[in-house]
Amino acid sequence: MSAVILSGKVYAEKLKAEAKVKLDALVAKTGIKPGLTVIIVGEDPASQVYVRNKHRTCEEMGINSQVVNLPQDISKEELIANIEKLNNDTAVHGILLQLPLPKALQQYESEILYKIIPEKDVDGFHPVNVGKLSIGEKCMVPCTPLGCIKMLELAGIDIDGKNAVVIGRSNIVGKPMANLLLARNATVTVCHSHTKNLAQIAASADILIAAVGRPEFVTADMVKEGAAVIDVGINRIAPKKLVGDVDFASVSEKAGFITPVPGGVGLLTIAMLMQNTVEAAQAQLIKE
Ligand SMILES: Nc1nc(=O)c2c([nH]1)NC[C@@H]1CN(c3ccc(C(=O)N[C@@H](CCC(=O)O)C(=O)O)cc3)C=[N+]21
Repeated sequence: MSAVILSGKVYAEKLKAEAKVKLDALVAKTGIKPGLTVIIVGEDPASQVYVRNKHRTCEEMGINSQVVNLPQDISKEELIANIEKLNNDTAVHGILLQLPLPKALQQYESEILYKIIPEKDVDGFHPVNVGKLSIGEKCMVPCTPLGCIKMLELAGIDIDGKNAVVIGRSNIVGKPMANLLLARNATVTVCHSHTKNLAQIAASADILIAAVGRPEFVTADMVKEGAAVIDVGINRIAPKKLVGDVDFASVSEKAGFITPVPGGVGLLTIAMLMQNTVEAAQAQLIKE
C-alpha cells in the first residue's frame, strides 16, 4: 500500500483563502487593516528564511507586516522595551518573537515571551492562552499544532475516538497538540525521551504526530498499517537537504496518509499565523 500524500501547499492555500474572507469583512467593517509585527533578534539564517516567508504571505493577503530586526547583543531589558512599545501600538494586532533567541538571551526566553500581551500573542505561548487551551476555552492556539489539526480535518480524517500518539512534549508543539487532539475526543498518548516501548506505542496510533526534532526518527516498524502520519520535523541535514522526523521512504509504503517535508506542516504554520492575526485584530477592533 502507498500512502496518500497530504499537500501542505494545497491546504495552506485553502486556509489562507478562509482567512482572507474574514480579513476582507473586517476591513470593510472597520476600515482598518490587521497588523502583524515579527521581532527577530540576530542573524540566524533559518529564522531569516521563515520570517521572510511570513512577511511575503502577509503582503499577499493584505495584512500590514512589519519586521523588527534587533541586534544579536541586545539586552533583555531593551528587547522587553521593544515588546512593550508594540503592546501599546494600536496599529499592531499580532506580535511574534521569532525563536530561537541568541544564546545569551535563552535563559530569559519565557520571561521575555510572556511580556507579549495575550490578546496580541499570535503564537499562543502566553500562560493565559496555554491555560485556556487546556481547559477548552477560546484562545490563541499555537500555529503548528493548529495547522496539524486543520490538515487532518481538511483531509477528512476523523479524530473522534481514535488513538492519537504524539512523539515530543515541547511547549510549542507536543503539549498543545495533545490538548487539541483531546478536545476532539481522541485517546491521546504523549511519548518522549524517557518513554519505554516507544516503537510499540507509536505502532498503536491511528494518528501519529512526529515532533521529536530528530531526523527520520520514525521508521516503518513504528507505524500501523493505514495510519495518518503527520511530520512536524524540520531538520537540515545538509545545506540544501531538509528532512522531517519521519523516514518518508519507508513510512509512506505503510501509512494511509503522510505529510511531506518540505511542503507539509510548515506551510500550514504560516497559514494559521495569518488566521490568528486576523482573529486577534477582529477581537481588538470589534468589541461586543
Ligand atoms: N515564535 C516562533 N513562532 C513560530 O511559529 C516559529 C518560530 N518562532 N521559530 C521557528 C519555527 C519554525 N517555523 C516554520 C515556519 C514555516 C516553515 C515553512 O514555510 N516551511 C516550508 C519551507 C521550508 C524551507 O525551505 O526551509 C516547507 O516546509 O515547505 C517552516 C517552519 C515557525 N516557527
